[in-house]
Amino acid sequence: MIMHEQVFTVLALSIITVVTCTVAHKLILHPLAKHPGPLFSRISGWPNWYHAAKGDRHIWLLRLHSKYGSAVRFSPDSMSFNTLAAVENIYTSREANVRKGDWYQCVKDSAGGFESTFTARDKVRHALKRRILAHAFSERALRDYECRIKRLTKEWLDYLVTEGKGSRTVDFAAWANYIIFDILGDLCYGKDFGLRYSERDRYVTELLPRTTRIWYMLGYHPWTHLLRYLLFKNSLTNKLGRLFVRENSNFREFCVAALMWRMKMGKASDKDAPVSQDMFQYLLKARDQETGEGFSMGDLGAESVLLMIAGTHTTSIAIAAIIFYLTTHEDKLEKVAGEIQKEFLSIEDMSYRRLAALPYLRACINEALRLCPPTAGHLQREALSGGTVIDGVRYPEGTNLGVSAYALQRNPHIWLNPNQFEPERWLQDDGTFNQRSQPRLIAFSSGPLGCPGKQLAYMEMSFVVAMLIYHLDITLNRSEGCNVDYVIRDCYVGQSRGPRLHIRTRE
Ligand code: HEM
Repeated sequence: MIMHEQVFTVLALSIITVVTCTVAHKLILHPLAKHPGPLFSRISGWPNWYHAAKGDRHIWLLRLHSKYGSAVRFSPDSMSFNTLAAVENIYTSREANVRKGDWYQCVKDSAGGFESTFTARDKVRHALKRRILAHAFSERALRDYECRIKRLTKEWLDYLVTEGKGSRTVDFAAWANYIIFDILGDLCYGKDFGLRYSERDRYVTELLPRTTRIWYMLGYHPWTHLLRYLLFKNSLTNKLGRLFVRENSNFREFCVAALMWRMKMGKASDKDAPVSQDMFQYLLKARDQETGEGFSMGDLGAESVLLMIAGTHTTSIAIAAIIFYLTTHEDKLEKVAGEIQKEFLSIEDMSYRRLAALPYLRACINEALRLCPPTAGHLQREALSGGTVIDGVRYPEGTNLGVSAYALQRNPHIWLNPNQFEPERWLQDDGTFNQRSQPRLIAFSSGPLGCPGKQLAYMEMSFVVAMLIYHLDITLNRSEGCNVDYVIRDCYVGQSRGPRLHIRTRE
């Protein structure tokens, strides 16, 4: 009995000593010890994981910045910044001594180890993949995409009203997803997913946020390396892993099936007319000019998943947010509708060149992206050997660094009335668009790892919003209650519902 008590005492004392030493190290000796942040977050990764799992990490980071200032230690090895200089130091500058953080490795592990442009953490490999991908976003490619976006949006509008026989109430977030998935299906693979007129494959829009949520929960887990080893690398336990990432696999299967379909169609048409200029037309043929390398089959599958994730929910959330803020601010809706109706005689008359030149439309798009950036969270970068300097302070190798677009774009030191929807802030006194304010919008990130689909996204947002407002009378269904903000759940790419809209064809 005495023996048992002794063992217990020794065990308890050992645990207390280890915990005390760990806490003391994280609070006193750790290289980030002097930086402010909540006590529990400075000693443990659990608060970060909790908010990532809950989907409100962007809101949490904004709260932390208002309490602790522009540089916050929100996890033992992680810093969040809230200044434009930090954006330049971490993302924009080509000299930034950082690479994508370990979270991106988790995304790669959960995809069977296949690497996409998005998960390539090595700078040289990333640059190589990125050069190949750039063909799909060239000016020439965008010119070709324009008339297809316009045609599909017109069809979508017709289904939107005819399914309700002229007037009805809809969850607009769902309908924004249908058109954006259909556009991406056509632009990526030349394939009609048919979500705008058929319920059959609409389930895929729900699979995507579940997939990215798994990445969030796993990649930010304090025991992420152990879990990843057990779920993906250990042959005894990886059956469990496959079960855990089942939705991830289902989404992957959808994207890979679309790619296989595209490759089959490409072969069938080789001898006859060329298939349409879709993104995979570029990716299948492209060779890097310097190395002569193209994508392998595994890489193509990973690229297919990347394009579907990066190019769908991001754009549809942005469109739903624009429509939310316009319908909750009827005077602004009237103003933008007036601008569009004055410029165009009909929907057929619309071109992107003229849409992009409408200052108020562009201001409304930017203002919604400011209040509700679709990738709202902290895009993790890791300091490389020698560390990196941010806002004049050096952070050691291995520190995770980043800026949350949501927190920065609501920072009261940068924006006047940061929580108000005020498209006018993007305009100059003479009503023209103020180009100089554009760099303060970081919804697309910036620099060598920033979004290559930005111009395409603006094209889609402009056509869908302008054609919708031109063709239909839209009002908010206030009977179901109405928020003042468009709230998204942050699971890397956001997830949202609503606004609930009442729609009818314009007289
Ligand atoms: C409003 C719409 C969009 C927003 C707000 C957005 C935002 C972003 C952001 C913030 C990143 C950087 C992610 C990171 O560092 O982790 C990114 C990357 C990326 N985006 Fe977009 N995006 C949008 C639309 C699109 C579209 C339409 C496409 C094309 C189909 C696209 C393709 C990509 C790709 C391929 C990457 C990965 C780039 C790389 O890792 O080098 N995006 N996007």
